[in-house]
Amino acid sequence: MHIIIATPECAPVAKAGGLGDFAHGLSRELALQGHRVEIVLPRYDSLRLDRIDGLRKVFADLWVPYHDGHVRCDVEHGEVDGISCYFIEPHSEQAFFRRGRIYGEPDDPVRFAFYARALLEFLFKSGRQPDIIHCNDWQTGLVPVLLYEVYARLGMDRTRVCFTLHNVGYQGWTDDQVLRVNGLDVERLMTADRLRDPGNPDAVNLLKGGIVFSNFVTTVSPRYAWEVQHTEQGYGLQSLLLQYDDKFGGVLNGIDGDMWNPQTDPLIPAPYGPETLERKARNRSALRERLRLADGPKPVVSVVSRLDRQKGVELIRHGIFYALEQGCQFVLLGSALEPALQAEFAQIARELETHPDCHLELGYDEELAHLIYAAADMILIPSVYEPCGLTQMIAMRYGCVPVVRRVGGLADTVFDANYSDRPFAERNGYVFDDFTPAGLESALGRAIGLWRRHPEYFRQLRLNGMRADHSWAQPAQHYQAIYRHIRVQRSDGVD
Ligand SMILES: Nc1ncnc2c1ncn2[C@@H]1O[C@H](COP(=O)(O)OP(=O)(O)O[C@H]2O[C@H](CO)[C@@H](O)[C@H](O)[C@H]2O)[C@@H](O)[C@H]1O
Repeated sequence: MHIIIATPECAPVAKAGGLGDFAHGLSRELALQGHRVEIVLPRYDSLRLDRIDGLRKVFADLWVPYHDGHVRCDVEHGEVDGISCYFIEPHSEQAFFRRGRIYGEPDDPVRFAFYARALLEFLFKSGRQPDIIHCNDWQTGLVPVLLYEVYARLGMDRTRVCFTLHNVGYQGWTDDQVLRVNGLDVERLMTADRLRDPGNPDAVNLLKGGIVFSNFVTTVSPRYAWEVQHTEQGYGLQSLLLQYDDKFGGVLNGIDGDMWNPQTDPLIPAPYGPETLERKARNRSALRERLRLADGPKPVVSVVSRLDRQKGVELIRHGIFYALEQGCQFVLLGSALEPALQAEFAQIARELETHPDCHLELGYDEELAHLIYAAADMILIPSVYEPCGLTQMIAMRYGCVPVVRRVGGLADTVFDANYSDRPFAERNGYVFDDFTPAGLESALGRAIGLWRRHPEYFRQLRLNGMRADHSWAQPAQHYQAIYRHIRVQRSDGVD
């Protein structure tokens, strides 16, 4: 099959969080399983050019219809870990993708709506008629709308769209001007059954457009699929998602086994595996040295996260002080978009600056993230909601035990050491329910207690996590089944 991945992120060249890992991991696995896969991204000025092979301009003067005229774009091509990637660069006054960062600009909906339009114009003008466009999150919400409303009539009528929701908390709300400037019929589309936001009749909801116009919609874990249909985690889209139940389902994400492999990871000083777990201690020493933490027999509790309300920042804050009180070390690597959260954590970092057992690193740092997974004994993930969550899966691969709140994909992947009904070999962490300090302490306290009093049992939990299969092989099969289900059959029978 010919599959286009439409995504605002792809690790490691343009990554703000888990969506970057998803696009990279799924694309690589689909290509390995024999498909023609192409990723199309905006050409951000913040792209990590050092991770792209053979970058060159392949399409000059792509004139993309916009407002009453056109925006001239260039398209570059390069390979990222062997995956074929196209990067679209508009030359316009707004400098849509020359902002020094991927997200967080006041005109984000306008920037990404243009990306959707430019992507389709590129496919059309370059003569591509893929079997599937796999879209991701609100940034690509206009892709299926434009395909159906504009490009199908121009002949792109055999392409089908699979749309994955990575976070229903962000829906791309904006005004109807965004439809007009991208050549769409406002009267026709601003209706309750199409793109009008259910909560605000004046707003366009780009994510809703993606859901309504796609042939199939997935989200990134079965538990989150249920939550967005039946709880306030649907952020106003519950009834829409129930209405489209027959084209909706959850597919648990994988993680890339090459990028996240403690046995071969070039970013950690002492690679190790289940048979050489004792070498983890060398990574712990390296982390302590790098962050100027004291040496000694204390467990390292960690957080690697975007600092966002979704991630349970109040409980992360509580976790820092609780872990220190319990005689642990605490390391946080956190990136915040919201200025208030950035300021709040910067303040805590200042308070604890000279503490020998604590370090808060604010910002995004790929290499430090790898070292933390390799060094830490526990990772804390007290999310308010979590569509899938990759950090618990990565941590487990590195023998770091997750302590998580039982929501979304965390509930589907972490099984409590004491209370799970699974066989012992499948228990791999600690789980709590209540979004309260007491809830968090009930799980983190048990984890610390086990580390201290029953190290052999704690080691077994680490091994259980390391041996679990979280590869992309199965999820990619699942997506292929969805693609086959929605695609237009070819008369020559070639898959
Ligand atoms: N400060 C920092 N520095 C370096 N690396 C950092 C970092 N903060 C986070 N990361 C890395 O970014 C990734 C984050 O994964 P998450 O599952 O937490 O994704 P996120 O919530 O962004 O994405 C959404 O999409 C993903 C993919 O579908 C879902 O798993 C998730 O639930 C949903 O919220 C991990 O690879 C982590 O190591």
